[in-house]
Amino acid sequence: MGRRPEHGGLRCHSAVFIYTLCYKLPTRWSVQPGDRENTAVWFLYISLSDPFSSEVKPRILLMGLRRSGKSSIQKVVFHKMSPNETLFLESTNKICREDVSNSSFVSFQIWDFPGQIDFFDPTFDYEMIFRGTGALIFVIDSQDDYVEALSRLHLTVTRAYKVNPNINFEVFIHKVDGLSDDHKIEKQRDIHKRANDDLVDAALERIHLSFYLTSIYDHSIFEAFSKVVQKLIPQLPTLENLLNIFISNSGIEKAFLFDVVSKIYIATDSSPVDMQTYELCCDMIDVVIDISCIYGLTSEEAGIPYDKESMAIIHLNNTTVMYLKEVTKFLALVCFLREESFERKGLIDYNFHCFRKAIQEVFDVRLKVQKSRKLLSQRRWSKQAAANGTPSLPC
Ligand SMILES: Nc1nc2c(ncn2[C@@H]2O[C@H](COP(=O)(O)OP(=O)(O)OP(=O)(O)O)[C@@H](O)[C@H]2O)c(=O)[nH]1
Repeated sequence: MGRRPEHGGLRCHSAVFIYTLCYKLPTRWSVQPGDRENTAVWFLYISLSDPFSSEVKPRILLMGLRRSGKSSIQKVVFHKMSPNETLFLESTNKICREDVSNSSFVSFQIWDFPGQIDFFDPTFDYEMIFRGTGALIFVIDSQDDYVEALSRLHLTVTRAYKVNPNINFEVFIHKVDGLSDDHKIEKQRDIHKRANDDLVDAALERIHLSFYLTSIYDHSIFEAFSKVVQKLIPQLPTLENLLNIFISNSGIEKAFLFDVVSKIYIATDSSPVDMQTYELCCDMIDVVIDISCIYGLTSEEAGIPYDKESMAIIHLNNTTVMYLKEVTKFLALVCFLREESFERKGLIDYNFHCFRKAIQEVFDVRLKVQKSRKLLSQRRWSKQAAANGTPSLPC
């Protein structure tokens, strides 16, 4: 089994892989007339232009100056591109939209913007874009001079806030892999101060900016994205609560609920997250997915060798056990616990069973809400159609 030096000589002396997984990478789409021959794109186009579409997917915008690393972030997090391959990415020259719907909880659109957006260009309808936005990620290249980036950040944030004050503003101080730890902190402090000073000068101090130090060359980008996505999950407090109850009754030290495709953790218990623990979870998911892809699925049509008992166990050499269990098709629970606690595996499994059931109930409530919204919009549509004398759309 591969050993990563940064984990201090981690030794996995026993691993069980009965885990099988079927996962889909997000479908890239961009609503261009020429693209409609592409079935996947066409399908998404239809589903998003569906007037009865009950689900309003939160929109995450990736903005920033040219070459700041926006497309690389999207490719590494959602397309499993290796960081080195991003060196060959071409500059983005139109807005690229992508639908990420791995599970009922992780469901949003990512809009990757070309470097220089001209807010004064009449063809750029920024009001429409910001109105449906949940989070705006502004990427600043920390290895470059960031004076221009800061003024762009200010312009973008103030414009967006005027249109939609509910947007979460997230600033990624990116490419920090080239900086020493001291330098990173210094940069973050400086950028934080200047950005907030600009807002105070404009009497807009009520705008809250969150800052993250990120790099595609380590797990920091996944962690930052996890936090951005978590803010868009309305069920987050419920999920955290369920995790707290689960770990306190099972002798578990830490538990994460992961979206296995993107390695974004959508919830964790309320104890603090330590970066190394998070990295270990990501590595475990990678191993499980790799093994599953190679040995788990033979072909798409052959059905899914998918088992509710699917799981993975790794005993670390420091008397800690990592325990991964499938929660839903796209969600996995990864736990850390002491070997002594793992002796009560029966209890853990029973509690896990209750936890999974509770998660299912949260899903079901969400589905019910979506259904009733859909019904409501269907009725409204029919009423409008009747008033206009146009035939109503089929259900
Ligand atoms: N060192 C380092 N380089 C990075 C990182 N992220 C991206 N890059 C590099 O930055 C360069 C520009 O990346 P892109 O993703 O194309 O930047 P962009 O913001 O999408 O650029 P435009 O499409 O022109 O707006 C590439 O050569 C990437 O390899 C990072 O975390 N660290």
